[in-house]
Amino acid sequence: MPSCGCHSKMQLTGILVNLGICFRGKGFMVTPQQISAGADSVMVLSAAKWHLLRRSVTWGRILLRHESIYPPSSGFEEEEIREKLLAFPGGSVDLVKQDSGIAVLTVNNPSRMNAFSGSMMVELEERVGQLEGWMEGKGLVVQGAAGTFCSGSDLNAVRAISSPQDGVKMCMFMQNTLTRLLRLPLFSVALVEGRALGGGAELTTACDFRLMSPGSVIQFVHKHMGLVPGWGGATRLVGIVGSQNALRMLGGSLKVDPEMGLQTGLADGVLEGSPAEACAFLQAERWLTCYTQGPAPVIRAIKKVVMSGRELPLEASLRAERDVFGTLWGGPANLQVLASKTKHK
Ligand SMILES: CCCC(=O)SCCNC(=O)CCNC(=O)[C@H](O)C(C)(C)COP(=O)(O)OP(=O)(O)OC[C@H]1O[C@@H](n2cnc3c(N)ncnc32)[C@H](O)[C@@H]1OP(=O)(O)O
Repeated sequence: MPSCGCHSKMQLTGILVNLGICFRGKGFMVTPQQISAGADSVMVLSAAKWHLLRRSVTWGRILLRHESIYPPSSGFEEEEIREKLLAFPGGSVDLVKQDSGIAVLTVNNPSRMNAFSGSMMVELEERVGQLEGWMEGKGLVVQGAAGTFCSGSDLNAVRAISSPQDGVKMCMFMQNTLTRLLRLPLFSVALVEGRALGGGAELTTACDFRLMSPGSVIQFVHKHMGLVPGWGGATRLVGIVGSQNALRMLGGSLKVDPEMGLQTGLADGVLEGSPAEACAFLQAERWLTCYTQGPAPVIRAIKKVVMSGRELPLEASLRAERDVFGTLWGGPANLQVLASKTKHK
């Protein structure tokens, strides 16, 4: 999906498109490109759909408040930082959407151990936008190219963007992108082979799950760089492993191997033996399939209600859960099961 340069419009559109609704209204407009990105979900609104829309907008509004971490009114000029980042090219972030409903996002800059150049940060944001408009999606594997995950920011770009103001803008850009990545209505897993360092470690926390291959390491090296995480990684890490473990991992710049990953809850699984890349990927994909089997609307709804529970205050989360529930009750998947004699043995 091309960037329209206005975060809040695009994100609201993303939410509505995710919910299967496209419309024009005061204050926001769906562009033809965005409509074509979600073309299969464009529909003429019947009375029932308007009812659904009203409920969905309530849910969307709640999430929207959280989704745009730094709205334009906060002084964050996304276009300005995008321009600056594009001045540091190299590598790519590649996306393959598979028919299975599982997409693969590859951080691809092997000559620099998959470090994020400026243009890769911009590409990551664009890929997340494409995933937001993918209605068939159920799962996502995030991996690094050539057998290692990601060594964080490209140090050449870091040196060049050394003013605190520009550093903070880059950090806001990445926080927005990684928050949107984590909020995708897909079950996501970081496949960690080799090293996930600095911003690479932060990227792993923007997935729902982390799978580590034997010999791999997740390390928040920020302290050694005279930094703290800035891409939202500290905030998410506390949620994943708790503040005690986060203090240890950040304060000691611990090399978290698969064993420690499992002990602390940072890793959700360890892959078996063979270091062959294809094999690790297949293992991760198989692991994810346990959660992505079933109709896309149901899988996506599960992620949405968990996301609401994680991010919203109790009453708002309960309302969000009700709204998402309403999109499934009496729907095709529900009716199909009710028509058969179901036993959960
Ligand atoms: C808020 C975000 C904070 C951040 O992410 S700050 C960045 C944190 N990351 C780092 O400091 C990683 C620094 N790199 C390393 O420690 C090591 O290169 C690493 C990843 C352990 C790999 O070590 P080795 O296996 O010995 O390989 P190597 O050092 O020869 O690296 C191969 C080539 O990759 C390059 N590289 C690795 N990490 C990079 C980075 N982050 N930015 C730019 N270039 C990077 C490295 O310079 C080397 O290039 P060359 O072959 O010398 O041209």
